[in-house]
Amino acid sequence: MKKVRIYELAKELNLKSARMLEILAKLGVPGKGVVGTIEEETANLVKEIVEKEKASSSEVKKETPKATKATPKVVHEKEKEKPTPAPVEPVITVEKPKAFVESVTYTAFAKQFDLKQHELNTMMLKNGIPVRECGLLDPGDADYLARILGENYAPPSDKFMKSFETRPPVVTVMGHVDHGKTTLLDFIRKSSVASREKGGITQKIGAYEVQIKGKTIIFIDTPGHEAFTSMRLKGSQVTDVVILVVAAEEGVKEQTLEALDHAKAAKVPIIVAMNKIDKPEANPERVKQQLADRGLQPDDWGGDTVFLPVSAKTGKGVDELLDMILLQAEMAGLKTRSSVEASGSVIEARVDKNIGVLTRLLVQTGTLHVGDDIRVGDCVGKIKRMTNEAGANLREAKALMPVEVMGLSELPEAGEVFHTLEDVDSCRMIIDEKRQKERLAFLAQEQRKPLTLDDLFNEEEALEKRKLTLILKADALSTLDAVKFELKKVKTKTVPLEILHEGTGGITKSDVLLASASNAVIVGFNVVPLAEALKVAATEKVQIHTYDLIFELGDSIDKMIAGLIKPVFEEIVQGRARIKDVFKITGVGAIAGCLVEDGKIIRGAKARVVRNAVVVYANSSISSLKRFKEDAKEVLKGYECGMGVQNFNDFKVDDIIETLVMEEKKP
Ligand SMILES: Nc1nc2c(ncn2[C@@H]2O[C@H](COP(=O)(O)OP(=O)(O)OP(=O)(O)O)[C@@H](O)[C@H]2O)c(=O)[nH]1
Repeated sequence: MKKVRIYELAKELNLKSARMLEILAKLGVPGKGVVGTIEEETANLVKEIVEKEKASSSEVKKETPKATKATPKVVHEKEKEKPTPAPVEPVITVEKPKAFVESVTYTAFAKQFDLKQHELNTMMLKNGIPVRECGLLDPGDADYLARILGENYAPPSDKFMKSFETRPPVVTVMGHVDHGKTTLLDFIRKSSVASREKGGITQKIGAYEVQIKGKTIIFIDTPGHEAFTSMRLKGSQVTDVVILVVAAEEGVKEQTLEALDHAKAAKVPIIVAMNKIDKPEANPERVKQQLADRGLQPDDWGGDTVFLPVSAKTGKGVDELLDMILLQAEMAGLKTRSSVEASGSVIEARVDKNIGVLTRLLVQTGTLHVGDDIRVGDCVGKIKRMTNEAGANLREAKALMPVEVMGLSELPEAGEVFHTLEDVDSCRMIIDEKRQKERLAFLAQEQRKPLTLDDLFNEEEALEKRKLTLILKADALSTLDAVKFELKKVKTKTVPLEILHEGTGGITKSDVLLASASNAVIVGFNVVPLAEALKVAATEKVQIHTYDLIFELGDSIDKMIAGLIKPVFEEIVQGRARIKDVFKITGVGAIAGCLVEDGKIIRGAKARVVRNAVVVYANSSISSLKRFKEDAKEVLKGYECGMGVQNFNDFKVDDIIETLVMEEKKP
């Protein structure tokens, strides 16, 4: 059946995107973005509804007061019980909207609507609601946010709505290495009227404005999905649209899929730019197929995602790409307010030897002035100087301007939220108190506990509300398939399983960041975490479970979900040694000359061999251990040793030998 693009239909019917989506939701087609398509039949239904609405509104205007009889009768909840005669006129049941009667704290609001703090920050800042010093939402702002969440709360007044203005979209470009992100950003920047007028960009400030056909787009110049998710994790995610660049001649690669999963996890709409279309071997249809296989359906195939062929080199298709970004922004009805308190997000920060800390901010609500006191995380400062992307001094910056400010004494992190301060002294006191509390909490070992497998299986409430979100990593695609097959067999009536991301290779920092931002558990199969990933996992308290045997994985998740067993023991890496040299000894086999990089190696310990974060030999043990020529019982970090691994001779320089112990888990 013929498909109709939603935005084209909205344009044809002169409908606002929100209204269009409302009608679709009522027709039982919820969750569609405006760039998606619908069946022709549904489109005809929408047309009928809109025509009827138009007709009835013009009739109402014409009608005399007597004629109001024909207006649908509104029955409030309380009256519903009363027996009513058969209706002769349409009856609509309307539940009275709820309303906040007084201000509500961010924490209480987040709890009420089951949001995490970073989700609330993102939502507020993207919708023109300032993050404020007092940590309170005005009743009107709270009603407004609740309505955005789809709840039946009081509609905003005309006066409230008049304080909003249209804001530009914020775009992040992501994709596999060398697929053309930088070239695309450079092309767009060069073709921008704003840049030409300013005589070129003199500095990169992490985000920049581009003027296209009299409209503005903000591009975030810190591509990379790690940076993207890290922002989200720290406090707020500013991106409205992700451009996923895929080189059309090479097709989808590992980092394309990573970027895709990071964007999906953040629930940010994606436009696919199929780049390098000027190359004769470019095959855009294959890109569509590859991404469709991962759940990103092209709109011309009936899906929700726009795929555009472009060449960042020749500029072909770039105009269409920019048009599509603007169209999406228009349909999403992006808004902010410059009349409220200034707040926004840190894009990045650096230290200049002579000037001190330079912080790149995106003002998302209100107007920021030189001289304003601001708080970013636990850092307070006065804005001494503010510049735009061309290095020009500014006195003030309205939402949504990217600026660089001078005046903070500590280096904030990307994604941290900033807001202006009325009372610097009491804010400093609050921060001191908070730090003191944190210190005490740390001493009492009562730090925030992340969601662990145990939490999931032990807490009844968690069982009811949560799903088990997994990131799967394996040594090969075939293993990954086997793991997924095993997981499918797991009956998950109480805790549904969701695979947020899957891939081959070792567990990386990017996997850990994604897991942390999405409360996911990482499951590695025949792979181990890279050292950097382990560090982040420790600070972010992300659970990583590695398995060697497929049945172990299925079995443990299965039983844990069923609540039959609780894991009592877990495998802990006790020592890690890097192979520096390999010696072949006749009659003995291969001996690995190693440096112990972490922990200690004990003779007889359970061991595995890891190459580029992939387990190449598992379930073995340390068969011999020597310091110089002497047998040793154990060798500590920083010392060299020679060792043998039971039934394994194929050592390579730079392999890692890990020894493992089973440790009892504390309840
Ligand atoms: N023929 C052709 N070459 C392109 C196109 N876009 C980028 N390239 C080339 O592809 C190579 C990689 O482009 P980059 O823009 O550096 O890719 P990137 O994705 O930013 O790479 P990283 O920053 O390393 O992740 C460069 O040699 C570009 O000149 C294109 O549309 N057509």
